[in-house]
Amino acid sequence: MQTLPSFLSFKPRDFSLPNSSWGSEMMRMYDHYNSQCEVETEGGEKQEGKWRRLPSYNRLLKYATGGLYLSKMIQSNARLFTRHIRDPGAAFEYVLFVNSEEQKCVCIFQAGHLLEGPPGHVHGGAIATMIDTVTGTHATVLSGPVMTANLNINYRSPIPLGSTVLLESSLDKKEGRKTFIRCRVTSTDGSKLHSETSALFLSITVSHLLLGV
Ligand SMILES: CCCCCCCC/C=C\CCCCCCCC(=O)SCCNC(=O)CCNC(=O)[C@H](O)C(C)(C)COP(=O)(O)OP(=O)(O)OC[C@H]1O[C@@H](n2cnc3c(N)ncnc32)[C@H](O)[C@@H]1OP(=O)(O)O
Repeated sequence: MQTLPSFLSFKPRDFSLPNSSWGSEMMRMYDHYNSQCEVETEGGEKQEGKWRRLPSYNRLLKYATGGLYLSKMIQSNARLFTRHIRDPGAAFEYVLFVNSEEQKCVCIFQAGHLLEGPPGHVHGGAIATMIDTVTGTHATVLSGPVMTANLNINYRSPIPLGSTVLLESSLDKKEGRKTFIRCRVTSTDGSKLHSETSALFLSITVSHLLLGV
């Protein structure tokens, strides 16, 4: 059997899988949701569970069939903002799970030391980045290609640097091209509210991305 040249057989790294920087809380939450992605029936057969883990690459194009090669051709040095730091654990460590039946999405987020804002705590812009990422990904799953039109964030309590938090996103409503999403950021046991967000996404065509129209 002929083997493919190495540039064709390259597999992109999936950043949503555990790495050595993930702390015990991050791992515990990951295992909690990951174990619900596949369940065993009474007859011992495996079947899809209610949650689905979303893979995460450092370029959005890699989601698309053949996108790996496109991503090498179009602005080849461009990288997804949240996935461009190579040092594991230094910035954004996160994984998203989607529950299509309940139209919900959860993200487990461990905030690294490069995300400092107020001393010892996470920068508000880094929190907004994660909220945009989670609600934007959720809106994409629900409605196809979208862009953020409005993010309205209320910051309720600071997030300690290095901690693991939960982002929970839910569909509020869909009206034509508009997808309205809500998102709460809490401690992993849900006892502490860090922020509440309402977001609006507008469906776009590919030409909007390529030509800005
Ligand atoms: C099956 C698994 C698949 C998994 C796939 C996962 C993929 C995920 C992968 C990797 C994760 C990455 C995730 C990152 C996500 C990040 C997303 C971003 O950050 S996007 C960048 C920031 N956003 C911009 O730069 C937009 C800039 N703005 C625009 O381009 C336009 O303004 C746009 C497209 C938002 C709207 O422009 P128009 O010309 O298309 O639409 P008009 O006519 O202005 O508005 C349409 C309707 O919407 C209302 N509208 C527009 N903007 C509004 C606003 N800000 N607030 C309220 N209403 C607004 C208007 O009033 C109008 O409403 P009436 O139809 O009259 O009812």
